[in-house]
Amino acid sequence: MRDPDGLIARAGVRGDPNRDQHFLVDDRVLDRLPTYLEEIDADTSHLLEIGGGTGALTDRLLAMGDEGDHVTVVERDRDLAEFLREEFAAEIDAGDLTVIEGDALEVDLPAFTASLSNLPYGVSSEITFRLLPEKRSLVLMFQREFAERMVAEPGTSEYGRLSVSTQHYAEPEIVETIPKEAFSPPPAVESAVVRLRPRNPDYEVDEEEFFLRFVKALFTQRRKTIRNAIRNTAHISGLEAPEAVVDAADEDVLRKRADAMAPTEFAALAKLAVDVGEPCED
Ligand SMILES: C[S@@+](CC[C@H](N)C(=O)[O-])C[C@H]1O[C@@H](n2cnc3c(N)ncnc32)[C@H](O)[C@@H]1O
Repeated sequence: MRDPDGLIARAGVRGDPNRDQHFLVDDRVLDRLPTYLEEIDADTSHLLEIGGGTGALTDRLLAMGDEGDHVTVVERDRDLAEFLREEFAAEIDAGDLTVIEGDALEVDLPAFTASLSNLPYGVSSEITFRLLPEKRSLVLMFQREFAERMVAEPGTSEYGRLSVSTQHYAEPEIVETIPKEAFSPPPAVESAVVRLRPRNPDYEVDEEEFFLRFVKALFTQRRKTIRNAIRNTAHISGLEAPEAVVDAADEDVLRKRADAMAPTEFAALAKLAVDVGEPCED
């Protein structure tokens, strides 16, 4: 395996925290990351890495592959993308690796089967919600506090819109927390690795876009009852007839607060809102 410090030296760069550049330099962490996909027998025939940096993780991903498998890495920084193309020239020539230079929020993503990435934290939420609808196994690194909100259960202070929308697409679990010293330069806060296994929710949501917008709206008033939150947030949820939803919903639900509502309860309420609340198109 390539030595992470050697890669940084060859690239001749220092990670720039203002550009979300914190390179993994702890070999033990780098060695463990692929095992989180292997443990669940994920399909690793086309691995996607967002934010390749100097390639320490890219190298591990290439080592996971069998004959014919492929790795695609997306890197926004022009110098780092150039370095990756030079460092991994043999793998690119052999057809095992593609380097896409560009912003992971904008480039066309390939038909990947799983992703393992140490995400740029400034855009980790946007990238995650680009990947989740693809319903693939994901092992992603986040700021620890963000990871804890993703996996939070109803009734806890961390539970919120992020928990419901994440758990709508996947079963998330924190598989490891990582100290700052594992990175160069060290980030300001601790990190956590989250494994996300795609799931079909045990509830039905006919209109996914409305569901996510409705959840977002209700959590803007997390200290209010659902009754008042439905009434006060029609400008966000887009409900033309919020009062009809209040009239049709169960009193038990209306008395709750958003942070006590399980995803299933949100889904049932969203379905009712679609049926009677006249949600507008966008
Ligand atoms: C936290 S570093 C991880 C680097 C490397 N994978 C590692 O673990 O050492 C994140 C990388 O994402 C890149 N990056 C930042 N914003 C990006 C974006 N919007 N799209 C693609 N890459 C981005 C940074 O240049 C940096 O190399």
